Amino acid sequence: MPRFGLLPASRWGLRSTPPAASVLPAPSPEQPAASEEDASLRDRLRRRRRTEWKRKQRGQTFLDNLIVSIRGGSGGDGCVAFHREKFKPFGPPSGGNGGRGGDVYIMPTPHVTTLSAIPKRIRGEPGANGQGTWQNGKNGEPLIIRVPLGTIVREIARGDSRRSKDEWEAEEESFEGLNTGERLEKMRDNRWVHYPRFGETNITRDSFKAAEQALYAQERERRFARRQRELEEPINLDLDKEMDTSKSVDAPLGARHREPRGFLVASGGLGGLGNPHFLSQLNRAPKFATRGQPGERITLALELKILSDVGFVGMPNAGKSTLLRALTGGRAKSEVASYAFTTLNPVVGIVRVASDGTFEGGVKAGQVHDDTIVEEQQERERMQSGEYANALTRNQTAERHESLRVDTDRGGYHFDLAETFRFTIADNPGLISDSSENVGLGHSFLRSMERSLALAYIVDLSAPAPWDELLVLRDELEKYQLGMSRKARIVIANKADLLGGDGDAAAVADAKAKLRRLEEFVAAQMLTGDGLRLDVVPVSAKFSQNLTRVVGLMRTYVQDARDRLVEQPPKELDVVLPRPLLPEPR
Ligand SMILES: Nc1nc2c(ncn2[C@@H]2O[C@H](COP(=O)(O)OP(=O)(O)OP(=O)(O)O)[C@@H](O)[C@H]2O)c(=O)[nH]1
Ligand SMILES: [Mg+2]
Repeated sequence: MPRFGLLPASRWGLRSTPPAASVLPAPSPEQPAASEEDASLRDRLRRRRRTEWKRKQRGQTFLDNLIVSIRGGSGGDGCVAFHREKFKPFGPPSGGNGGRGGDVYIMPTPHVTTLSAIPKRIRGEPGANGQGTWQNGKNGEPLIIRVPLGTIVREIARGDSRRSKDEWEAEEESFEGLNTGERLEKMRDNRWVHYPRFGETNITRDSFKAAEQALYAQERERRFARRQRELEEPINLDLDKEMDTSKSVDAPLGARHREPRGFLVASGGLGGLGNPHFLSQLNRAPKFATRGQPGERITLALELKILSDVGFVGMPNAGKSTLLRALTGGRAKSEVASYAFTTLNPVVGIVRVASDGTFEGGVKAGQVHDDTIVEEQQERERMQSGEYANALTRNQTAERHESLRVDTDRGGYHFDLAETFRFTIADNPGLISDSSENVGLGHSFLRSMERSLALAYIVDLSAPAPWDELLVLRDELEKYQLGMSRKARIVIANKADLLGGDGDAAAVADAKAKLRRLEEFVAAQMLTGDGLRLDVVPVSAKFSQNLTRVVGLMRTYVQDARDRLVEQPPKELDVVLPRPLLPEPR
């Protein structure tokens, strides 16, 4: 009899009958289970579920925010030992000191682009314990947390529920429910190492009591200094620039070159002192040593401001992701599908421009950027039909066809030579009306656009009234941050290929009239920060039409903005200074 026989099967999550209306057709033994269509349907449903989940998070879980709790390494314990040697019956105390715990640093680097690889809890390496014959323990190695350029690091203040406990609070918590005597005993255990069987007698001796008093006094001082530092100069770093790794030109000849470690965020605990430290005229054989101190504990909020030059703003399904893929020659992998909220996180891509205005990927004739699911399907079919089996390698192609050796339609390698300018563009999730009230995916992702040099509106020209979209987008930008819409420089009217019907004169005239109406609307209602008109460019992202013009315009915006930045550098948000080490106990 099954163990759960007495309970209804549903109690155990089992169903005696299949659910009445299942979304997917149940595979029957006669039918082959996973046909191609089933697989694609399942794939589609999986994607949709993921979107729904993200939507329900109400914009709270973009991967540009992270809270990490960091501990410096704890110090190693001091050692209690006495020197032993033949014919020397009472050797001197010889316990080594413990090693210092490893410090934790934070360093901006261009080699990382997201915060996804950073663990939520970070521990510095502990120092090793001291040993007999005056052997000191090894110091813990420093730990460097590498974060992308454009990360803002803030210390979470006391009283915030997201902050984890500091070392003293954690100790206090472990004493819960103990009376005063037990507390004192536990505190001593955490701080002292005794020679075997001398624990009881040590604590009655005056020399130990004096040492204990001194230790607590040091600890109070350290704790005070730490709280003061938290109040007066909380960690607040704006890591925009890569760290300078070169040696100063003024460095004296032969000076050691130290690898930069970044900014100190949590220092490791000091190592414990060995018993020779407590040697005095009154106590010739100290039988105690101190344990290592715990490392500093700190909670940091990391926030990534993606530093893209141009940010896309548009309604869901306007074709932002398709445009990103088209402008980067398919290198930026942003998902494209025909339902709203396909893109859940901002995605950044690089546009590489040659001297003649062409851009990498744009010169590939006949390339279609379709829905990613369709492209995957086509790829799978090509693979299964064996089309790739006899494909020539790049070198073979170049050898056989002399003319292909300097081809311009192959991205990457050749563009390394041709490229004269590059800028980054960011694809964003869709904005809809009332995003500011957290409808849809909310608008919190716009934080990563705060610093972009220009914004581009993407609208769907095939929609009945694309001009209405523009007003909504502008309002949402303003609701996010007053004056943000002044950064917009261009209106990209996408999906122009859908207009014009079969090319008959009337349909083409209609399409032209619609475009003209959009242009008139933009001229009348939308101005840039400098009081200029926004450019309006009809394009087809899917078929890469008219994109060279878009790239040319974007290039001028970026260049203008960069020149302006050089003329008037922005005010530094925060003073970025490495934090000094905590004072050493005397
Ligand atoms: N005909 C045509 N279809 C396009 C064009 N650009 C995009 N599409 C289609 O429009 C649909 C939506 O495209 P996406 O790029 O996913 O749109 P999006 O703005 O990124 O949408 P979200 O990520 O949901 O905000 C897809 O089915 C695309 O194939 C275009 O220029 N012409
Ligand atoms: Mg998208």
